[in-house]
Amino acid sequence: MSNVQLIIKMLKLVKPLTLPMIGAVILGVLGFLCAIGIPVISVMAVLQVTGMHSHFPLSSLLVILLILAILRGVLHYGEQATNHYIAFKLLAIIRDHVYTALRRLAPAKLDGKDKGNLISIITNDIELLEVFYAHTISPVMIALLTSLILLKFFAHLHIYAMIIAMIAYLVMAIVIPFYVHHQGHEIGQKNRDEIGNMSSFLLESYRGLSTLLQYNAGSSRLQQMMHKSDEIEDLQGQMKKIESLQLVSSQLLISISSVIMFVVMYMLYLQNEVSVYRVIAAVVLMLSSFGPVMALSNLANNLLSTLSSGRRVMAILEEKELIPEVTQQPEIDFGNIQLQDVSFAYEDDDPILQNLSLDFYKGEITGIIGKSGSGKSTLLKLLMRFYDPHCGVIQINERELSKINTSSMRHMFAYVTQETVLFHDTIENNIRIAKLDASLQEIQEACKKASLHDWIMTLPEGYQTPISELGSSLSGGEKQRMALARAFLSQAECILLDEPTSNLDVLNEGIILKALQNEKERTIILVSHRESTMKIVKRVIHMDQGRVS
Ligand SMILES: Nc1ncnc2c1ncn2[C@@H]1O[C@H](COP(=O)(O)OP(=O)(O)OP(=O)(O)O)[C@@H](O)[C@H]1O
Repeated sequence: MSNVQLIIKMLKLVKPLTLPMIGAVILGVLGFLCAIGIPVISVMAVLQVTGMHSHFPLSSLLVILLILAILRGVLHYGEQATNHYIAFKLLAIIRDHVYTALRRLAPAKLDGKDKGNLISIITNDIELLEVFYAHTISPVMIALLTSLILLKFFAHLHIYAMIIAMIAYLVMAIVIPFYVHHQGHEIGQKNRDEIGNMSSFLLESYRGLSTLLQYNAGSSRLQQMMHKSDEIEDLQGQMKKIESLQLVSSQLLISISSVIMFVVMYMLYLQNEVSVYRVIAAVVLMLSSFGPVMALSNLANNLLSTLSSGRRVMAILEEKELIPEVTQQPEIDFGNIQLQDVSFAYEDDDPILQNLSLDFYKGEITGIIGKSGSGKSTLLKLLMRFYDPHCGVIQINERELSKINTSSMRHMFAYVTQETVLFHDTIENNIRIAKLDASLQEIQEACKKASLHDWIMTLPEGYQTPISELGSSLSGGEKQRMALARAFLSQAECILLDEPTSNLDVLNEGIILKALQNEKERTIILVSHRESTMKIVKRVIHMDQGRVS
């Protein structure tokens, strides 16, 4: 995506806030005109005192000066307040868009994604867009309008004055920023990427703290972190150098153009083409009128990081989901599941499932066994429609999965994966996720089936016991039983269980298997390596290298 395309896309987001944006621009233009008017009127007052210029009485000039000063403050405040109102409203809108996009992309497109980088986009990058919305759009408009008005003034003084001012403004507003952008574009992008990588690295280090300590790998990890930090420092140093270069060239431009303005106007004065008043007015106006275009020029530095952030945010917003949401299809009842000649591979990898044809019957418990990596979990993900098969079809009750409404599918299945995700909340609320309107009694029933209730009752706060982030305060077996309690509580007609008893002792496993056997109304598909778990299944499917053996 080119920068121009990116800016157009970012501008489109402002549409709902067009009116406040116009207000901010008007306030900004008037504010700058007041600011430029102050030195011009001051010089007129000085000329008045020295008797060189006597168009207006001194007292009137002083009153105008006072009014301009007050107005300048009020208008600047109004512009800033409006711009920030727009920016923060927009950030809320963009966050909403990003969360919607992430929901749309999950789980398939987020599976292999760098989580630290995603967090960096949601937090830092969106925050940085404030610069674009509060300090970029209206300054550009303000600079354009104010410069046009000023050029009209210069033209009134002399056409040459206008030409000099116009060239100076163009250099300040276009040539310098363009040069800065050209120099710093790649560095800005690299800086943002490196910061994203650093977030991932920190997150990963934090999660793997015990492993790092156990293998005494802390110091080498620290070395890597220092190395990354040095790289970021180096990039930021380069960005600062470019920023300084821009500052120096802007100041130089103001001085040189003012000198040129003086020389040209003085020569015109010598030829009796302009009065001394016009010479002074042109130079003062030239010196004091760079504010708006300079604000524009300064943007170039921030714009580098802002556009890099904008690009990363837009990439998420525009990423196409792997499985589009299905809506507005006629509803169907759950029934037998049928796979016909199904083949599947993750991206361009080797095929994981090959020409798989099999049936899962409604109300039956089917077991799947096979070597590690033979594609058992992948088959469950295909049944959940996290991915679509590359060839063949999967049907429920003779309807293709791709023609079943996504929300109905989510209600049909409960999927207990090998990893249980728990939230920073109470035990009760963590289980309630499976059925939001469940009564406490229903939750307790589910926990009894998952052999969890007795353990919960031993805790001082019982079902109200808080669980720390990611369930780190629970054992592997306790987490696994929490996941099973969710599945029991859910009203799903089909439960997919991926190694549901791998962390359980014989006693707990026995209680859970019995509870599963009693779920007569439900279809259960059970993946396990354990012989004991397979005792309850009616039919076993053996998988070997993506095929039924
Ligand atoms: N998101 C993914 N992207 C790419 N490859 C993947 C992904 N998930 C799994 N795989 C690969 O697909 C193959 C099958 O994995 P799968 O998890 O389905 O096997 P499994 O039979 O369930 O194994 P296990 O018994 O160890 O859980 C493995 O080689 C695995 O590395």
